Amino acid sequence: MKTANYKNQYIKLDTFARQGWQRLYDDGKRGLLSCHQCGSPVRLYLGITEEPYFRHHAANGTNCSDADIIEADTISDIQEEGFIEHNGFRIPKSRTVGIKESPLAYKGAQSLIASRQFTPPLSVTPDTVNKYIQKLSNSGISFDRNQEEAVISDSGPLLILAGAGSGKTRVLTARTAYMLEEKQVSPDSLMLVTFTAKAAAEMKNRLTRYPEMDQGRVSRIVAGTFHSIFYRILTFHNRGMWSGERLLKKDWMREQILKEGGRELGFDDKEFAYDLALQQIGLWKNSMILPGKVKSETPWEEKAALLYKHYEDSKSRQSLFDFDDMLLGCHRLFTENPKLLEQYQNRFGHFLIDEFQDINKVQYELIKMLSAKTNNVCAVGDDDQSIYAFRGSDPSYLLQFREEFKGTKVVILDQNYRSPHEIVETANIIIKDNTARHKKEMKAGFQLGYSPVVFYPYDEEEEATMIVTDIQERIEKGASPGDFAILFRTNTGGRAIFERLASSSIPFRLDQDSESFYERFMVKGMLAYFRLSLDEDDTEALKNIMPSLFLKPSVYRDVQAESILKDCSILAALSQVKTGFAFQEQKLKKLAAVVKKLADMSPSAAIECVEKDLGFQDFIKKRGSEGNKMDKGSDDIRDLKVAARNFATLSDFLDHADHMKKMNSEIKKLSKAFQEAVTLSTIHRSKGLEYQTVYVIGAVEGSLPHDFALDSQRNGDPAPLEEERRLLYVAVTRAKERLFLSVPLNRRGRKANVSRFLSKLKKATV
Ligand SMILES: Nc1ncnc2c1ncn2[C@@H]1O[C@H](COP(=O)(O)OP(=O)(O)OP(=O)(O)O)[C@@H](O)[C@H]1O
Repeated sequence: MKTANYKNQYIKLDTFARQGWQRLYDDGKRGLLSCHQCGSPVRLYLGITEEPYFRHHAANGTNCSDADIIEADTISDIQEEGFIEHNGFRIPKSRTVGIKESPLAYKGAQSLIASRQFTPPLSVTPDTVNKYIQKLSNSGISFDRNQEEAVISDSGPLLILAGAGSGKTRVLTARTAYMLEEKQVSPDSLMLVTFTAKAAAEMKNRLTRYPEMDQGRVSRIVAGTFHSIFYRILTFHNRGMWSGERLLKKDWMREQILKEGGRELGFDDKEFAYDLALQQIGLWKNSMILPGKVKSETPWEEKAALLYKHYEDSKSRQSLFDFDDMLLGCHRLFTENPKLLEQYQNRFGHFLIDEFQDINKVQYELIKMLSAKTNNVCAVGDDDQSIYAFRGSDPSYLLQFREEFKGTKVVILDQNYRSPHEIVETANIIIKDNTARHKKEMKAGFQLGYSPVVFYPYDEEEEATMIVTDIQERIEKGASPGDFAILFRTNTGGRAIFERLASSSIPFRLDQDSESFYERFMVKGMLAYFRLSLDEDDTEALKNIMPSLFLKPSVYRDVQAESILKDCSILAALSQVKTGFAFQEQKLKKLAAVVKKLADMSPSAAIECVEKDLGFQDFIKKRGSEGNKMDKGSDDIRDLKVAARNFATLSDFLDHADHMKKMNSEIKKLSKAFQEAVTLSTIHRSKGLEYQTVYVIGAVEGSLPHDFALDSQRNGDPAPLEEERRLLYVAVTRAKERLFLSVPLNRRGRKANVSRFLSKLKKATV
């Protein structure tokens, strides 16, 4: 049905302005749409698999001849008895709630004593090898020819170039088992390095299920992340200096030191992107660029470099350390103590390293040092999945492995066991255009007949609605929430989808470090004007508008004092406060009247007004892109405008913003407990994981590839653009069955262009 009554008017969907569809959808949920035939309520369907149309709700029991019925609008409608309420959320009853957190591993320091001497592996006959492979096969662990070669290859440098879904984990685990079982390698001499602690635990767990493998032997393998392994070495040699109490565990602890430095150096607390400075410092440290050796390329980097120096000095004064220091500290320990290094070289005879494409300089140097005597390094990686350059990861270590480790044997795993042909082909086409890579083409082992779908929502809001509708439909047909992942380029890219999911009853989980969009600096600053217009005594709002008025922090106290002395509101006092600058005082005098006017405007009009009449545009121009190349403040205001369109009054919009802030922290708390939930994640965080159905949102220029990569390319550096392509490749290869790529026609209120990465895909669109 393509027609309906809307606010007492007859409307046709085909002629109704497209940008208003999301509004129709929301108003339908509020009961403002009705059937033009029978008068009962209808709603707008906005999904992926069918064209939009108006449909009746089953609860209305309509006999209307024009009826398309919504059988169940939410999963809770059909599975009511299967859920329990928890803090306002529905969690499926059968799921257990509980998490095991793995503490930083320094307990077992003794197990890393350097002095143990490793014994060379036994040589084995082809017959023994065949028997072993057969034994594994009998236990249900089978291999293709290349995988088998990777498992049984002799000692010496081995490079396993493994495509996505090609069974890296299976091969690494089996190779470890083979070395222990058949080659009689001592578990103490094996170092198995994984990207996450979870991956190491999973591999050890799988090992225990191998024939004749006992728990005791498996637990003696030195397995973990680079950080956990090298930290154990450090604590063994100097427990006092590296005691856990001295570790700056949390970002906020490190940021606090940076902010102290910032204050000493005269940076503004609110405006400098300390989180990014922290990231930048990490990159320098992982690349072994010490303070004083930084070559800054931008004024922002200059500031970050000053902070870096201050940060390092402050840490050593207080005898504190951070995670990056664990690796640098170990490197220093070995460099300064060649004898100790030699003991460790004698101790570790074999290195197995997963995700080698994301290794950074200090990690690489450590492995080179430790393996110098034997060269027994087995590196497993996929250069097409290297996505951590911003942290100092460098795929060239993988690409140059053969030159660095003489006599390297290379095995290529190109059979994808995870995804059907349709998805594997899509991934191949996408990644082919990268130039800095080992040429390889993945092959799929099966076909499902579902082509990846490219769909074209009007904007971010409609994109979110269509995806959530699609998930609801699939859950109604028997899928489980855990089957789905919605992936986006940067944290702010998930705003609309978060909001739509938060107002549905679908359980979903969120990255722990994703802050609420409404907590972002520029957004908070803009909303503070709205708050002040509704409550002229809102001191928190006063604090938050001060940066955009370029007022010094001390003015805050002056305004409060003025308000008490003159017995007037904070807003009135702000208008009269003396700042010592005639131009600024003039501006403030006009401010109160404009702020008062905002209260009667729609949120969209109010944003325009603050931008134009209160100088917020100047603020955005000056500070909107400061320091933050991924999520710019200026873009945040564009996103805010898109969100604002859904609300008629400031108070509704502010209520929504406050509600979303609460939901963000609530969902993060619950995320750990949910066993079965839709995953909402950045692409980075999805690495190594797999889902039945994957939605990649914002496949448009500026988002994926990100603007900063496009800028770099214009300035002659194509490397970031290649990393963006790898990001899409990682996202696409997470899908086990179905893949949806969303290309919104508009993004941030402007016309958007389809991502260049999709240009060679055959069109399968809706
Ligand atoms: N020889 C095989 N036969 C059948 N299934 C296999 C085989 N090898 C691997 N698999 C299965 O393929 C899937 C992908 O394997 P795995 O997760 O180890 O891939 P990966 O290379 O680590 O992927 P990615 O790098 O994309 O995260 C798993 O479900 C695994 O059990």
